[in-house]
Amino acid sequence: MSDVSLLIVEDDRGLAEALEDTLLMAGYQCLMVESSEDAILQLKRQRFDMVVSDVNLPGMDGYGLLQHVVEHFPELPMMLMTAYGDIAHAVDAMRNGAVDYLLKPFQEAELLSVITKHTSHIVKSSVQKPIAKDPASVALFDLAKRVGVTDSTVLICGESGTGKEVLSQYIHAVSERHSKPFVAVNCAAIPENMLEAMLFGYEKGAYTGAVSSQAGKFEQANSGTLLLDEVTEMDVALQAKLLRVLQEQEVERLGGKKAIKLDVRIIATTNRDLAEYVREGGFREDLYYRLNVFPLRLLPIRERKGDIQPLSEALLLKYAQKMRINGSSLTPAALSKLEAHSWPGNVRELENVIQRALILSGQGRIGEEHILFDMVSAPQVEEKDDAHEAASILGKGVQQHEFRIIAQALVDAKGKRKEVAETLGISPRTLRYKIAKMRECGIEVD
Ligand SMILES: Nc1ncnc2c1ncn2[C@@H]1O[C@H](COP(=O)(O)OP(=O)(O)OP(=O)(O)O)[C@@H](O)[C@H]1O
Repeated sequence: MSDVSLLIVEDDRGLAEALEDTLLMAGYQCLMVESSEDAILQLKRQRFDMVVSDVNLPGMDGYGLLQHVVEHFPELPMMLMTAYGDIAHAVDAMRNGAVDYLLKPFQEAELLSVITKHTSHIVKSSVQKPIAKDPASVALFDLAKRVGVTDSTVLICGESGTGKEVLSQYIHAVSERHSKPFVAVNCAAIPENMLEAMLFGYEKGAYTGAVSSQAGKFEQANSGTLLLDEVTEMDVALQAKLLRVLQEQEVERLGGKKAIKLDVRIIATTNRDLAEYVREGGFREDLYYRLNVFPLRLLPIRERKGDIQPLSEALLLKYAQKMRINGSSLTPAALSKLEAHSWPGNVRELENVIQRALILSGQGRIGEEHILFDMVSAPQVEEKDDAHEAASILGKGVQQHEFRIIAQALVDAKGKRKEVAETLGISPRTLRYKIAKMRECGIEVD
């Protein structure tokens, strides 16, 4: 996802939704508003890279907004969308400072091409800055920056969801290879018998099903960076082959005869204690030393609590924009609840909790009651000696889990209850009952 953010002003909901889908698919972040007045409010609140506005709007029209932007945000490119036949006005708008215009109806490709034209410089120069506020994270990213500019192999260790891929991308982005490919392979997600072909490529006929030749990930990453995510999850035989490729810096496709020279920077990640895993015999020691040139360790977020607030706020903003919720905030009680949690799933879990909270609150203000954690972190039943209390806690945990599933299903189905009932395999009547229960518990269901 690029971090180019667009402000789209369109009062026709159908068109606004279509525009948003197109732009999100193309990787833009966008905030949709329906009037110039709302656009002006948002411009005060946050930074955008481009404004795309309809001309005919209720209240102040697109020309009025253009005037405002030219006056207050002279650096901000703004484009107008005008009705077919309105060309004279469009030309006028250009004279008054619009960078471009589109005549409706237009094709997706035209829209994307104009936006790219005015924002591509931002894409190229942007290094998505990971969030790091806790002193431990600041120090880690500082170190990552220093190792990033060298060509050293890096091994990143850290629990699941701590941001190992984010850190890898950062290392690539600050390196001299930043304009070259960054290719990631999740070694745990690919079936064992396919991983070898995927990494090294294959020639036509190398095995049944290889109907055409295919370059492997090493070749695809040539001159750039290859991320071997969860590198420990490949079998020992493949580890030996990987070691050979790394040592010789060349690769041979399966069924091929030609060695292909490689210039690839390797970043490997693991959520295991790798030294221990080597001792247990799960990972080759020689490969371990080859990868462990520069180790970086990402702490779990419970050990860098200073990141919780900025991460939560950034995630809140991200999902509020996606859900077209204007203005988002965390109450102090909600933040304390987030900071007190143990986060076994780390940032990925936090991301889920924030999305859920937004769904449950129905608007941007997140209170303590909207923060629901995953089941694994539900209160420890064993700690309670009173069996009745334990049962009640367990019951609450189950209920919370159920609420979460319903809330998520409602979002997935864009609020269509019939669809939700079908997906969950319950009757619409039961769903209505359960939603009423959620409301009783203070959960707002929009
Ligand atoms: N410092 C950060 N700033 C912003 N977002 C982050 C940061 N760290 C993690 N995230 C977000 O958290 C999620 C998990 O991060 P990532 O995939 O990098 O974790 P991981 O350690 O590679 O996980 P796994 O071990 O499960 O593969 C992603 O959506 C990522 O964007």
